[in-house]
Amino acid sequence: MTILEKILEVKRLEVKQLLMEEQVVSCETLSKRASLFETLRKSDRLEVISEMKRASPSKGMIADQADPVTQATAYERAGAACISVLTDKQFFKGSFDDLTAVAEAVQIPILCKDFIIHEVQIDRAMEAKASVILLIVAALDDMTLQRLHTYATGKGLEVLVEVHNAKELSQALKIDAELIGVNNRDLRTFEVDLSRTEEVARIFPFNENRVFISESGIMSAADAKRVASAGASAVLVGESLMRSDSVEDSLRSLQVPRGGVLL
Ligand SMILES: O=C(O)c1ccccc1NCC(=O)[C@H](O)[C@H](O)COP(=O)(O)O
Repeated sequence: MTILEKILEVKRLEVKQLLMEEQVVSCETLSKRASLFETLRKSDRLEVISEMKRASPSKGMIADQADPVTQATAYERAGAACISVLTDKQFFKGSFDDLTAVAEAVQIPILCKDFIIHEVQIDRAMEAKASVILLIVAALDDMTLQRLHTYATGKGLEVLVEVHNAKELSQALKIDAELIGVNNRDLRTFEVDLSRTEEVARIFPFNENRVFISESGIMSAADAKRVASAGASAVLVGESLMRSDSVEDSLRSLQVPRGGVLL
C-alpha cells in the first residue's frame, strides 16, 4: 500500500467521524481576504505560499517545537502571498486549531492543506477559517474532483488543484481550475524532482485565467529561479522555511523576478 493510499484510508475514517458528529456547520460566509489568484496573476515576482509543516511522511519530524502563529507572522512580514497550514494530525502533526490560530493572526489568504475527499471536510476547513483548499487530482476520480471543486468555489473558497503529470493536468483543465500546482514530489515514492515543473510547464496552456504553481522541494533561490524561468507564478514551500534560522530572509530570497510568461 502506498503512503497516499494509507493517508486516504485515514481520511475516509475521518469523514465518517465528521458525518456522525454532525458538528461541522456549513458556513455561508468567508472571512474577507485577498484573492490568491489575483495576487499571483498581477505579481511580477515569484510569490511564495509558505507552509506550516511540523512533520511529514517523507522526512519524519521537521520542526516539532514550531509555533504556528510565530511562523505565520514571520511569513506575512516577509511578504508571503498565502500561508499553507497542514491540518492532518496523523501523518503531518498538524491540526485545525493551527489553521484557526494562523488565520486569526494574519490577513493574507490561508490554504487548508489536507487530503480532501468529501464536502464535509470543505465545511470543516471553512469553519476553521481557511480561504483556499487543496484538491489533489491523484486522490480523486473525475466526478468527485468536479463535484468538490464546484462545492468549494460555490462557497467562495479558492481551490488549488494539484497535479503531477500531463494526464492530471488535463483533468485540472477540464474543471477550469484557476490555481494549478505541480507537485514535484511523487506522493507514492517521495521522489522529488524539479524537472516535473519544467515538463508540465511545457504543455501548460498559460493564459490570464489560470496560474501555474510549483510545489515541494524548493530549497534555495537557485531552485526558485529555475521554476520561475519555467513559468511558475508561485512556489509552495514547507521544509526549507521550517528549518531556516532566518525565516524572513529565506522567504525573501525566493521572491525572484518572474522569468516565464507574463500575461
Ligand atoms: O511532504 C511529504 O512527505 C508528503 C508525503 C505525502 C503526501 C504529501 C506530502 N507533502 C505535502 C506537500 O505537498 C508539501 O508539504 C508541500 O508541497 C511543501 O513541500 P516541501 O517544501 O518539500 O516541504
